[in-house]
Amino acid sequence: MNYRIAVLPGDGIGAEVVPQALRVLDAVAAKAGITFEYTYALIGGAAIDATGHPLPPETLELCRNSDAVLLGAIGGPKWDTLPSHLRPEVAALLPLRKELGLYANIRPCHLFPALADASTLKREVLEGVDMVVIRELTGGLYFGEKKRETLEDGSERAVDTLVYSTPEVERIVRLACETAKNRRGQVCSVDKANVLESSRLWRETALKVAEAYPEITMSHMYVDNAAMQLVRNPRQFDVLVTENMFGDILTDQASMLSGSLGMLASASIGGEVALYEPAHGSAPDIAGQNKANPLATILSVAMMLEYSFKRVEEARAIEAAVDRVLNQGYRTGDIMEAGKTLVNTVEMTDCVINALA
Ligand SMILES: NC(=O)c1ccc[n+]([C@@H]2O[C@H](COP(=O)([O-])OP(=O)(O)OC[C@H]3O[C@@H](n4cnc5c(N)ncnc54)[C@H](O)[C@@H]3O)[C@@H](O)[C@H]2O)c1
Ligand SMILES: CC(C)[C@H](C(=O)O)[C@@H](O)C(=O)O
Ligand SMILES: [Mg+2]
Repeated sequence: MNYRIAVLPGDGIGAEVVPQALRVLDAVAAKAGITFEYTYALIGGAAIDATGHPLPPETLELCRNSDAVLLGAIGGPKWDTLPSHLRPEVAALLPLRKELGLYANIRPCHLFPALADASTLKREVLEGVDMVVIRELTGGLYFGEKKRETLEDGSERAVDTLVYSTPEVERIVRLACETAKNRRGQVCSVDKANVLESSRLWRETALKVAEAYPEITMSHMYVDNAAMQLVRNPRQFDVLVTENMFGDILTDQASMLSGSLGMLASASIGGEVALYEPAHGSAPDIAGQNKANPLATILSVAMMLEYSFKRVEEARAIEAAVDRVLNQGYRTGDIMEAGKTLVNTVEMTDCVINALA
């Protein structure tokens, strides 16, 4: 079997971690008798520099014609002052997700036991954390009408609009319920229904969707409380479903439950072709230094094997290899602790490939 993968390294550490994840895929392919065909394309700041556009039409076309897409990260200070319609985040990543119909972003937040002391949070709080955040990805504040205007007194006014429709909420909450069926059967829907009209619609819709899932226990939580509960008692969460921006913020926070943002993988699904990307960004503060943790991207290709190619055994093998390497004490800087062995991006990947063998 041959799978065609569109490879979009992007900017900063994106361009460092993506080639490492491909090395892991190649190691899996050799064992499983499958081949991967990689076609590289430009996106983000790298695409602006080369072509003047952050999402060149040929990149989108390639993604549409591939079996899966692997993205590193985009953006960085060099492109931050561009007008919105040219900025990598707004003009490349959001349209890519929208055009591919990727309405659901799945971010599994799992603590590898070896990392129970790697973050600033206490082991007693972290042990056993195993949740999935399902973030709505093509609606909400990111995609509502935006405007900027100058007022009579010369001051400026900016508007972002938070819009959700019933079908958009239904499909994401349904996905959360389906996901929970194969887990502990609990869905926590996070909103701000005490204030926002869009959240009232979200909650009403979630309640209706839940009626079709008698085996699922659905709870509802305000987002401010959820942010606190994630740190106070994260084990209470099984599947957490929420709107786009709440999900963006809560997943960076939740990543610390697994030790680091550099551990958080993701799959964006819903269309014909799915997109796999670490949850982190281009990390300009460590870019170009071979320091980035490649595990979020390596775990993202494991998700690709499972979701896009139904290669569950190979996906589990990558996760087991990561577990083994962490148990052996290898750490990139972001998860480093006293007494462990500090490795760089490439060395961490070498360790994973060795552990697969
Ligand atoms: N999906 C994406 O492409 C994506 C996601 C988030 C941010 N961004 C963009 O990335 C740029 C930088 O944003 P930011 O600094 O707010 O967020 P960031 O995620 O790039 O970095 C936040 C912090 O986490 C650290 N970090 C992130 N990934 C790491 C890894 N794999 N290993 C070790 N440490 C890691 C960074 O060094 C930094 O200190 C911005 O332009 C932002 O818009 C892109
Ligand atoms: C870069 C930005 C547009 C993006 C988002 O908010 O979706 C990022 O933070 C993420 O989490 O993938
Ligand atoms: Mg984010």
